[in-house]
Amino acid sequence: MVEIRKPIQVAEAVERVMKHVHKLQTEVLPLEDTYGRVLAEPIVAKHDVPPFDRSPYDGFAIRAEDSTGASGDIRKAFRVIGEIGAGHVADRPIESGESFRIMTGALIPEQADAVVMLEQTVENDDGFTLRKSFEAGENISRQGEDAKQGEVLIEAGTVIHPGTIALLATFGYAEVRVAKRPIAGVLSTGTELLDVADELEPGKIRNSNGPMIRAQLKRMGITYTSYGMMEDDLDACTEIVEKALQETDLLITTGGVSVGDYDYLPVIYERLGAEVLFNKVAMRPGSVTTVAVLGDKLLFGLSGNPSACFTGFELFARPAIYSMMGCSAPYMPRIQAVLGEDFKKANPFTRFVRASWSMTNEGIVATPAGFNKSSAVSSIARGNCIIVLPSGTRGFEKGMVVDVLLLGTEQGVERWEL
Ligand SMILES: Nc1nc2c(c(=O)[nH]1)N[C@H]1C(S)=C(S)[C@@H](COP(=O)(O)OP(=O)(O)OC[C@H]3O[C@@H](n4cnc5c(N)ncnc54)[C@H](O)[C@@H]3O)O[C@H]1N2
Ligand code: MOO
Ligand SMILES: [Mg+2]
Repeated sequence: MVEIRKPIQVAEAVERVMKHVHKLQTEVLPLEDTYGRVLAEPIVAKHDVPPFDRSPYDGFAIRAEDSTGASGDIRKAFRVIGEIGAGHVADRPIESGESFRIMTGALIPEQADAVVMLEQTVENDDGFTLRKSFEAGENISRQGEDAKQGEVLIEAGTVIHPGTIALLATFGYAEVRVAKRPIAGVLSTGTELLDVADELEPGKIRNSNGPMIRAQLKRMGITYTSYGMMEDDLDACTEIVEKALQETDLLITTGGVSVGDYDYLPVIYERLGAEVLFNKVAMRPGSVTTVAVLGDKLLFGLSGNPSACFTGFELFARPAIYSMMGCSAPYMPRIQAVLGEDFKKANPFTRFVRASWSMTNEGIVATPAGFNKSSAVSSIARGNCIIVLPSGTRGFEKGMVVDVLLLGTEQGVERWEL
């Protein structure tokens, strides 16, 4: 008799996975190698930024009071006593009526308290004249205006992106403590599977899930070991899953999780003594997505159907992997958008529609990316986001406001309400 599975809600499934996440150790890496890693220490301002008052323009550093009363008719004259390029410092303070020619980024000389842009001056033999007066502090980038010494600027648990790298470099973090990255195992199951380079044969298809999952991992900067493709052979598959579990921190398999005669993953979990967290989720595609746990390792049994497989990875594996690295915002960012076309399919389960978003005069519009069955591969290719359509509705109409999960960004959110 076939097993009747009881679906659980998506939020509950996500929660069960996240509860079983084991945090990885941390390690110290050279700054250049930290892109995409998760900070294991906060970034604390080690000094003010900028570290000194500096010029935001190429121009002249003056005492503002010397410009008082300047106008088109009464031009004020300044004598230039030297030049300060960025990286150099003035050899003496300025005095009344004096100025330094100063370049963007250079330290403001003592006694100067304003900068005049080159364009605002008329130059003459020993200096320049001005036609407007300046306030004290005008055109000065103040020490500490960007960051104050001791401020916590970025919390631990943040994914490092190019901007984070700039900040780390600013404070001289030549080495950074980050979370270790997990090594993921990837295994595609299915006797019907051919390799990418193979010619089609009757009844067979090429393995698209393996390369797709590996790319989804790559997009997150996660390294993996590929266990290739396995025919639906219970003993051989059990053996390779066992081996993979010894060599990796988590395992992602594709296919074989439903109730078919050759869907062996449920039996493999049983043989290994893994605890199945769920094997039916009230979602489409991906209702058969199964997650099991053995010791401190998560086993993601993603569906063989490509759209279900893709969605299962983004909904469950992505946040779990980020969370293993201590990331505090592990979930895909969620925005709201206007639905670009009718989506009339009835919705007994929450539906995750591969879609593409764009900015229009009506705001952000998300449009389903074509053929949207669980088995679809073309819509994954066309999509850049996932529309979330809640269950229990008759269908959605163009123009309605819908929730959209954004793909392909290292940015995330702390929680989801799905
Ligand atoms: N009697 C029932 N049948 C099915 C149910 C059910 O509840 N009762 N669920 C259906 C749903 S929903 C889905 S989704 C699929 C899930 O199947 P599996 O996860 O067991 O995956 P497979 O049977 O191995 O394959 C399904 C489908 O996907 C193709 N596939 C598999 N691997 C790959 C790959 N690496 N690259 C590309 N395509 C792949 C495979 O050829 C099948 O067409 O079960 C339904 N059945
Ligand atoms: O799991 Mo299936 O993908 O619901 O369609
Ligand atoms: Mg199956």
